[in-house]
Amino acid sequence: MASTPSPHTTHLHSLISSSTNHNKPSNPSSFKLIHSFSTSFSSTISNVLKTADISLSRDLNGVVSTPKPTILVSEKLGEAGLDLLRSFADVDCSYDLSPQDLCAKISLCDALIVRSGTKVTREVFVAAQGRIKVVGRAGVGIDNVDLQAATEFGCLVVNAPTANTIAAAEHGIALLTSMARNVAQADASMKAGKWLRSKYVGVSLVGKTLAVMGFGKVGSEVARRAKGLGMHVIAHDPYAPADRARAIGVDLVSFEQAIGTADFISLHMPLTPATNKVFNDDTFAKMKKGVRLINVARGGVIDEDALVRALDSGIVAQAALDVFTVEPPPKDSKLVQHENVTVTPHLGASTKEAQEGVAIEIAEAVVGALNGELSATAVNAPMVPPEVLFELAPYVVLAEKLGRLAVQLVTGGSGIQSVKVIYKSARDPDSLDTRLLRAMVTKGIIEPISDTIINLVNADFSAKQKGLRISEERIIVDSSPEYPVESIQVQICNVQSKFASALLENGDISIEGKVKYGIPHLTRVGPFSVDVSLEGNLILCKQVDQPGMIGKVGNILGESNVNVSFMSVGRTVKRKHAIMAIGVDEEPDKDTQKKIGEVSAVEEFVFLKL
Ligand SMILES: NC(=O)C1=CN([C@@H]2O[C@H](COP(=O)(O)OP(=O)(O)OC[C@H]3O[C@@H](n4cnc5c(N)ncnc54)[C@H](O)[C@@H]3O)[C@@H](O)[C@H]2O)C=CC1
Ligand SMILES: O=C(O)C(=O)COP(=O)(O)O
Repeated sequence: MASTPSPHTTHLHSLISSSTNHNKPSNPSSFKLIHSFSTSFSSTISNVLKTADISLSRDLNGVVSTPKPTILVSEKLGEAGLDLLRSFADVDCSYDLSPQDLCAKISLCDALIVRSGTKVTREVFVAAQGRIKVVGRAGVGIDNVDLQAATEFGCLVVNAPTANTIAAAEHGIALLTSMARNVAQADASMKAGKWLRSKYVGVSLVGKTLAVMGFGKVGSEVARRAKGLGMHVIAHDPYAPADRARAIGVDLVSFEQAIGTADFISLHMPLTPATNKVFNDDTFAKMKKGVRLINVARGGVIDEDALVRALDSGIVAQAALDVFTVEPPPKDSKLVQHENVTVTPHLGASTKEAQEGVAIEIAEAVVGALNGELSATAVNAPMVPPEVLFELAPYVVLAEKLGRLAVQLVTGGSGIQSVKVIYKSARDPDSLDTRLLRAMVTKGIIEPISDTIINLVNADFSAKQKGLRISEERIIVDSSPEYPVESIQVQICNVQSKFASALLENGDISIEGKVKYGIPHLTRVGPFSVDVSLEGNLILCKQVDQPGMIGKVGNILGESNVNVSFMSVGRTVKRKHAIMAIGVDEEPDKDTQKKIGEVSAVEEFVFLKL
């Protein structure tokens, strides 16, 4: 019999640093039902991805190698980022691709890096035929990426949210000050040979009220700088913490109050369905006459036709715009041509420093994601901070294996509709993040019965699509909270099992596992306690509890050269029935399986692939 197996090597394990964490036994009698909830979460950031499916190739000497992934960069990216990408992948810099050309190329790429100019539509994901694993947005706004489609296709989307904040804020201030003093118009007129001193009398900023709409990273930096210019700054942001505003000396106010009292309004919110054309005829009508507007956020938050009307009527005295609904805007755009409008071609993030910064930030995120690592900047996957992930790493493997095992116990043709995952833990429910574990149970259940690749990005979506309800329960146990999870139990409800001993009294298939010394173990099958390392393959065998059974089955396997790696026997009542869980390295052939079935005291058995 082989000794204790080596650390697990599933792709998931390679995604997350391995840990030597192990559980201590606990007192099951002190379990208390704490919390029950069903699948649905929306917060996004971190990710566990399936590693890119990069097939192996051989060189002329027959040495097997993994080909480099291919990364398509469809817009100009800083050299430092490109260097980083090139050290890891084949990098195809193809700028100004038409939508058709992008679709034609994408199925050859493992990752795509874009800025704001590339529309990553559903068609792109369809054309990728499952190859693309990551879309990296070298900047903040991800409104040019179809996140829903990315999620459905299990493609991670990451952005570079911090490196261009200062650049965007500085550009906002540049637009604010140059607009107030007509710098662009005066410059153009001088270059046209004029000297118009009285035409370009400006307005002062000191003492004026600036409303910052969207008090996030850029908005708060704009506010800080405007305070330095002596402006009175107010802000509107339904989600911003008041203490952050207070710390900068900014009052958070309602939308109406902000737009109704401001002399200058600077836009810094993302483009979402809720902010789309939020500045329109109605809202312009509520503004102070002669207000000045700055937009370095997204063109789509303004109804541009309404802005032209507001400029013509004098409600808006001036506007300074870096972003447009359609980029580039049509050459005859009334807005761009308006004499009271200052425009720049989406230059907010365009400083050398910001471009180098976002390039490095996105290159690191994309390379990390292709390596299967977590990304702190994922926008369509739940956030699991790296330290939590590190701690959960062995449980992630356990969760997937339990799912994979449980689904194989279901009789073919029984539709699985409801799965319950029960976590026993000494931790307070609020300090145990189970989203990753749930995703991995889902992966284990769905992947063997479908052609969908499941990862943290699409696990919930895929479960929903397949009509599978994954509910979770947490049970608090009286043991050390040092370890995040004591055990994970997977129950498949209302199905028939090909191994009746895995059924609980209520008819649900139930298996439970623990992590011991960093290795996932199966510890319970239906009502039977077992203890077998979840590696290789598994034979579950129910027999009459009598001497000699281990030897009989072991001999049959040995004769067929099937190596037993682990073995455990569990029973409910002495000398009645027992379950033998046998870990095997090889799959026993049909004849061997038949022989096991023919051992007189064996009542049922099943072979399971892990
Ligand atoms: N012009 C350019 O080159 C650049 C443009 N941007 C754009 O600037 C915007 C802000 O970027 P960051 O500050 O980095 O993002 P952020 O996420 O840090 O801040 C956005 C803020 O908007 C708030 N918000 C959301 N909905 C809102 C609503 N209905 N009303 C008011 N506030 C709302 C959020 O709570 C958040 O605090 C984004 O649209 C981004 O794409 C960012 C960098 C460069
Ligand atoms: O980061 C953002 O949201 C920006 O708008 C910057 O866009 P860009 O990368 O310069 O096309």
